[in-house]
Amino acid sequence: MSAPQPAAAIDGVTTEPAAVRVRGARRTFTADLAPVRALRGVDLDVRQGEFVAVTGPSGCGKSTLLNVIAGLDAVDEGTIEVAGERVDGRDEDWLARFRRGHIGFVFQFFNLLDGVSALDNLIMPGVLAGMKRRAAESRARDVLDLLGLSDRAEQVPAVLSGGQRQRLAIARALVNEPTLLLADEPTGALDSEGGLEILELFRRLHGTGQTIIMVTHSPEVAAGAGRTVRMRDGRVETP
Ligand SMILES: Nc1ncnc2c1ncn2[C@@H]1O[C@H](COP(=O)(O)OP(=O)(O)OP(=O)(O)O)[C@@H](O)[C@H]1O
Repeated sequence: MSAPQPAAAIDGVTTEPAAVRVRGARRTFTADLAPVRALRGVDLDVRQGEFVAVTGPSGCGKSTLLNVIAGLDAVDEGTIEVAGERVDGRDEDWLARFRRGHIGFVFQFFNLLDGVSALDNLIMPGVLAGMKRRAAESRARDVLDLLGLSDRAEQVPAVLSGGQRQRLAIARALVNEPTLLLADEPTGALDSEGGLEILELFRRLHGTGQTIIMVTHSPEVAAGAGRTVRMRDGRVETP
C-alpha cells in the first residue's frame, strides 16, 4: 500500500502557498461611543489564480476584510497570510514594501493623482518600487496598452470618462505585477454598462492567472467571478 499523499497533491491543485489565508480575524473599531465589531472571527482561503467576489449587506465588514488583507488596517486577533507571508503584526515600513511588491488595490473612487497624466500615474508606483524611470515608463506604456488606454497616456484623469478612470486605476494597480489584486466596489461609481466592462476586464485578467478579490454589492458583477464569499455581521457565511 502506498503512503498517503499530501492533500495538495490529491487535489491536483497546487503545492504553492495559498494566495490568501485568513484565520480567526477580529477587528473592533472604538471611534464611536459603542464599539463596532467589524470582523468577528473571519476564516478565508483564496487559492492562487482564483477570482473571488465578496458580497454582503452594508456594514458587514467587507471593506475591513480587504483592508486587513492588504495590511492597510490591522487585526486585533487572528492571522493574515498573503502568498505565504504573515502580514499581521508587521510594522508600517515592512507593510509598505510588501504592498508595493505584492498587492494592487483598486478603490471605488479611483484615487488617482489628478494633477498628472495617465502615464505619470503609472510611472510613479514603479519608481517607488525601485525601478529606473525609463523601465517604469516602458512598463507603464505596456500596461496602458493592455488596458486599451494608450491613446490617453498624456491626458489627466479629469478628462477621462468614469470607466476609463477605473481602467487607469486598475492599470496602476497592475503596474508592479502584484501577486494579489484587491478591488473595493470597483464598479460602484459606474453605470451598469461601465460596471460590466470593468467586470470583463477582471475576467480577462483572471484568465491570465491573476488572483483577484473583489468586494461588490452587485449580484450581476459577483456572478461574473469564479466564486462568491458572502459575509454577514462580521463573519463569512460561505467559506
Ligand atoms: N475606521 C473606522 N472607524 C470606525 N468604524 C468603522 C471604521 N471602518 C469601518 N467601520 C465600521 O465597521 C463596520 C464594517 O464596515 P465596512 O466598511 O467594513 O463594511 P462594508 O461591508 O464594506 O460596508 P459597505 O458595503 O457599506 O461599504 C461598519 O459598521 C462601519 O461603520
